[in-house]
Amino acid sequence: MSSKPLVFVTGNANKLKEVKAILSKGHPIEIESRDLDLPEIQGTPPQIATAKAHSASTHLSCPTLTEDTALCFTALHDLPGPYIKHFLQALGHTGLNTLLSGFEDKRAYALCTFAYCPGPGEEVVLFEGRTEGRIVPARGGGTFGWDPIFEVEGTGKTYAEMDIEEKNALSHRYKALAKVREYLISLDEKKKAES
Ligand SMILES: O=P(O)(O)OP(=O)(O)OP(=O)(O)OC[C@H]1O[C@@H](n2cnc3c(O)ncnc32)[C@H](O)[C@@H]1O
Ligand SMILES: [Mg+2]
Repeated sequence: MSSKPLVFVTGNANKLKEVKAILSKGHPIEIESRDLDLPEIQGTPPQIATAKAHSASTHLSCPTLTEDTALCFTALHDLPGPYIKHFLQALGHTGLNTLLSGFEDKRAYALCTFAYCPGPGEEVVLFEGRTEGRIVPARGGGTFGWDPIFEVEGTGKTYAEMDIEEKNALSHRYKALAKVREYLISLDEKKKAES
């Protein structure tokens, strides 16, 4: 691992909780966290994630990990996508369902993009995880974002109806973090071999 600690930068406490829980299992990965409200550009999920990671590393002058989550509706050609936060704030769970009321196709997927930036101005590496599902009227008692309206394919349950272990074993975030973990382990091994 780099001599400077890796800092996960997010303003979202629920994301941080899930990331910590997922990384606590298996090969230990040490990260610190910082609650910073970073600017988010408009663009595709990879463009948004890359810009956010650069901004985080420039702010903190250290290796950073940032994460962007998109919720993509098939009938709407993947919108709201990376703008889901604003759609959720403006429309709520009911309004997000209403967006699809004119369509039979309720399919959606959750996309997580982690971005690793080794330091200010350095090249960013992206890791994606995707979980398929569909948009349903809210079910389950969760308090995290759109969890109650996203029913995961093949489970019959929304994220909000799952306990945290169950969500963290199949979520978009879990799948992306598995790739992050693999990358950080290989980086660590490379550094050890070089020293
Ligand atoms: O500081 P950052 O990490 O950007 O935190 P954020 O809350 O702004 O997060 P995003 O920009 O990635 O926006 C994603 C939106 O989707 C929500 N969200 C992210 N992951 C989720 C999950 O696993 N389940 C439900 N809602 C989620 C989150 O609360 C936001 O409203
Ligand atoms: Mg954000």
